[in-house]
Formats: sequence, C-alpha cells, structure tokens
Amino acid sequence: MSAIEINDLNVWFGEGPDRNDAVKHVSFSVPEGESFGLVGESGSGKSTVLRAITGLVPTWQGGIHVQGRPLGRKRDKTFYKNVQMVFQDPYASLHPRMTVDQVLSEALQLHGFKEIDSRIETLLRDVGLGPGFRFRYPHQLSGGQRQRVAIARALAPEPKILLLDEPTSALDVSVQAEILNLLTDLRAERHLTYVMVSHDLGVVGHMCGQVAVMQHGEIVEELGVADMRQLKAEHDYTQHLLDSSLRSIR
Ligand SMILES: Nc1ncnc2c1ncn2[C@@H]1O[C@H](COP(=O)(O)OP(=O)(O)OP(=O)(O)O)[C@@H](O)[C@H]1O
Repeated sequence: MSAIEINDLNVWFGEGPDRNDAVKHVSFSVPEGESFGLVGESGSGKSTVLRAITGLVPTWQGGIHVQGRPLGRKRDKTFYKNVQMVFQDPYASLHPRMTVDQVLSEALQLHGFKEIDSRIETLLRDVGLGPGFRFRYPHQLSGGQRQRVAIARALAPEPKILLLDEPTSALDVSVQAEILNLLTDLRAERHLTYVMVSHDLGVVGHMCGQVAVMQHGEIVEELGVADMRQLKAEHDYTQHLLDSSLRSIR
C-alpha cells in the first residue's frame, strides 16, 4: 500500500487575473517506508504540495490519499498523529519561551500519551541529545540541536509519515550531513515514510530513493536515485540541476 498517493493535484492562490496556479496536475505515490524527494527551484511549488497534504492551503483540487484513505477538506487528530512536518527554520518553529521539556510534553499530552517523563528521555536520546538538554530554551541550543528538538517533537506522536520541508537548508554545511544521517537512521529504525522538499539535488540524492523534479508548478520528471547518480535525465531542466550539483551527489 502507498503511504501517500497524490492524483492530479492542483493548488491555486487568488482569483481572476490575480490567480496563481502554484501546483498543476501533480501526481506521485510513495510506498510505505520509502523516502521521496521533491526538488526544483524557488517558487516551483514544492512547499505548496506539502502544505496541501497538511491541509494548509484553502483552494485545491485532486486526490490525496494517506495510508489508503482519501483526505477531505479538514484534517482530523488522527491525521496529525500519523503525519508530522519538520520545517526549514528550527528557530522559528520552536517557541522562544518554552523549554525543550515543555515543547515535548505539550506534543505528547496533545496526543494523549502517558509516562511523559520517560518518553521525553527516549525522544531526546533518539535524536542524539542527552538529558542535559531537557530544560534548555531554544536560544541555548545550536541550530543543529534545535533541529534535533524539532525532529523529536515531530516524532512524539509516533507518526508514520514525516513531511520534511528543506530540513537542513538553514543549517551550517558541517551540521547538514549530521541531520541527514539522523533522519536516515530514524526512517530505518521506525519504518517511517518521508516526503522531502529541497532545492538541493545533493541532499535528496543522499536521502531519497525516488525524486520528482518540479518546474513552474508541474512535475517535469521523476527519476530513481540510480539514474541520478549516473546523471541520466530526460528533461533538460533536470539535466541542468544534475550538472550543477554533480559533485555533491556522487
Ligand atoms: N499563501 C500564498 N499566497 C499566494 N501565493 C502563494 C502562497 N504560497 C505560495 N504562493 C505562490 O505559490 C508558488 C509556489 O510557492 P512554493 O513556496 O510552493 O514554492 P517552492 O518551490 O517551495 O519555493 P521555495 O523553495 O522558495 O520555498 C509561488 O509562486 C508562490 O509565490
């Protein structure tokens, strides 16, 4: 069964002459436990696809199935238990006046978990942070540590699917690989399914088995990681992306 299936998704903003068709006829499916990448230049519609899945865009058409179930207009609590999102900027996504403990307690309580203390300790350990980080505020953490906390928060409800929106692009290059490796290990350990957005083919080449290339709101090509490594693309735009990230994906 596909964890996520998108059929002929269209998303637009505005009306009449102001209408912007941000996503056009997008279809893809992600089998359970796989990692799927969406790449393309800024404004190509990648984040809008993720936001449509999470119910954050008002006007869309098409089919979105999560674990075999069609999604309607509203997302319920079960959806947010199963599908969690990690954003680009961990500083903006963590409340500055909440400690790590409060952030994780809130996420666990929201989904009705008991034994909060031991779960927090486990979550911190799973993202490579010791118990010493538990009572720190975001400003007392490095960018990489903050993103680890954001990942721990996303893992708190024991989701099946993570939607990752440029999860490393706000981080120093030296820390990016650490976070990508952490995400790779977590996917294997927890049998998670990922949909990951990035403008960087090197990053998706590292993380994803299958990649869709977006341009002007459309998927222009889908290719497997083997083709990416052999720099085999049909579409000129994909070839251009491959050429420009040649060094990082080999
Ligand atoms: N809330 C919104 N209202 C109006 N237009 C929007 C809104 N969100 C996105 N858009 C437009 O939709 C298009 C796609 O944007 P989107 O953020 O999905 O691109 P992206 O590929 O993720 O780019 P980036 O990598 O810069 O985030 C752009 O033209 C953008 O201006």
